[in-house]
Amino acid sequence: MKIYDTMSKKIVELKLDKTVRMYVCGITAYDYSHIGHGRNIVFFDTLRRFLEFKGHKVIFVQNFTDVDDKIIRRAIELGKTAKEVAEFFISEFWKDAEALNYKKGLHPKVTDYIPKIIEFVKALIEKGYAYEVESKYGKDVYFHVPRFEKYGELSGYSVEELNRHRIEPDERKKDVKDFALWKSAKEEDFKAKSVYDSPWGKGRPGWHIECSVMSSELLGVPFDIHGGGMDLIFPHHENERAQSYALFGVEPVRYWVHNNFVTINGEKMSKSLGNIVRIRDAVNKYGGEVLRFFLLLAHYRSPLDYSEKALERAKKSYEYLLNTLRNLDMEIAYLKTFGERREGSVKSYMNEFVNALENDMNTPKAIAVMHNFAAEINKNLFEASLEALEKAFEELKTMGYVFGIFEKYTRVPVLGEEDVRLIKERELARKERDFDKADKIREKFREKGIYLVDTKKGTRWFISSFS
Ligand SMILES: Nc1ncnc2c1ncn2[C@@H]1O[C@H](COP(=O)(O)OP(=O)(O)OP(=O)(O)O)[C@@H](O)[C@H]1O
Ligand SMILES: [Zn+2]
Repeated sequence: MKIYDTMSKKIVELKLDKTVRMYVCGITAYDYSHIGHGRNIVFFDTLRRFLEFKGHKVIFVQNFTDVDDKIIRRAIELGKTAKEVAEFFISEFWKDAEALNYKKGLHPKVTDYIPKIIEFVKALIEKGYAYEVESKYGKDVYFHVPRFEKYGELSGYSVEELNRHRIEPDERKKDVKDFALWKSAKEEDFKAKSVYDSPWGKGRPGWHIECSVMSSELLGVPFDIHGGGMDLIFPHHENERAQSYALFGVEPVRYWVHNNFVTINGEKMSKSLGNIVRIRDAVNKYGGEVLRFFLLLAHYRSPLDYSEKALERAKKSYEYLLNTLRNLDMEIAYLKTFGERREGSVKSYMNEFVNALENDMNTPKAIAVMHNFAAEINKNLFEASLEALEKAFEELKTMGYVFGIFEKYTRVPVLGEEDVRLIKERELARKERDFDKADKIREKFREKGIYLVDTKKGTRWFISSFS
């Protein structure tokens, strides 16, 4: 399988063992998640599902950042502690993630890793990669960027460009590029109870160090895939790589994978721009699976523009596939119930589907393949053999599994003798234009949650819990 690796800046062949170790940067828990976050979790969840489909065992880690300036600010606004704010938004995150059929993995929080973070920072000081500076309530610790020669390789920035990115201007730093590993406590941190004891006095970890610590603790170094939104390439991932490389002396990540943004009228959807649509609002309006399907309609490295129109289109496309799955299932149940034999076949599209995803996770192409497959199924529905239909059902369901859709689908039941008798009786009644009787029989089925459908090839049925 091939994927675009941000470090080598080209599409590369993924070389993976049976077990794949994967880390994706998660949300900072200070607000409800928006559709941009949704794209991030849906894309990496789909990559994980595809690897599992290919037979890998995936150890999937996505963290929660629960120590951060933005959380502290929010906590003070609300008169709460940072922990209370983070816990609230993490539990809200799970509601959204579940609606999007996001598979759980390991989900560490920074606050559970403070002692490990302290150890990591101490080791970087001992190795000469980091230094302490005095501050009001203790000491700050900075990573000294010029000490790490490979800095800039991930983002591809030159030293001049890096020097222009003065992310944390501070005259106590030895170099403008140096970034904080440990921040001594400030008034607000005390207020929000976001302070921890350390060899440098009371303080809290910087943002980048947390991911180096949680990924190496849970996956070891090096691990296979590191994901995140493309806004994280610099400085977050550049710094994370520097920290881990400095400590472990090896390239810590084999493949760096970054998703592009959800945009709205061409602009990044983000809280700071005030143009967000919350996941739950779109879920309430269109359903979780439709939103998930929409998020996979564009290639992950291209922007995806959100609009109501685009969501409506996604809904139609999704429903066509779902209806096809149901048509297949109804026909299978019919053939099994009535024992009818046929010889026809249905062409397989599985190889084309897999090829599309093996080629840098080309989800729009894979969706086009699913549509061609659906057309083939619908064309052959009344001629294909039971075996052919069952195989097609399995294939379409498997494609759905990789995309994280059709998860709540319930199979159409095979009916017993008494039901068969009633269906035949109703067909006869219809022929004799005794619609009253036909309707009564239909009603009997409906009471059991079975909905009869009259097709040109006779009666079929589905169940009410169909979704
Ligand atoms: N509009 C977007 N489209 C795609 N991915 C996004 C978008 N916004 C954020 N992400 C990704 O979601 C993940 C979690 O982001 P994080 O919680 O840091 O967001 P944030 O920076 O607080 O959000 P915002 O940009 O709205 O302020 C990151 O990997 C980030 O790159
Ligand atoms: Zn991270």
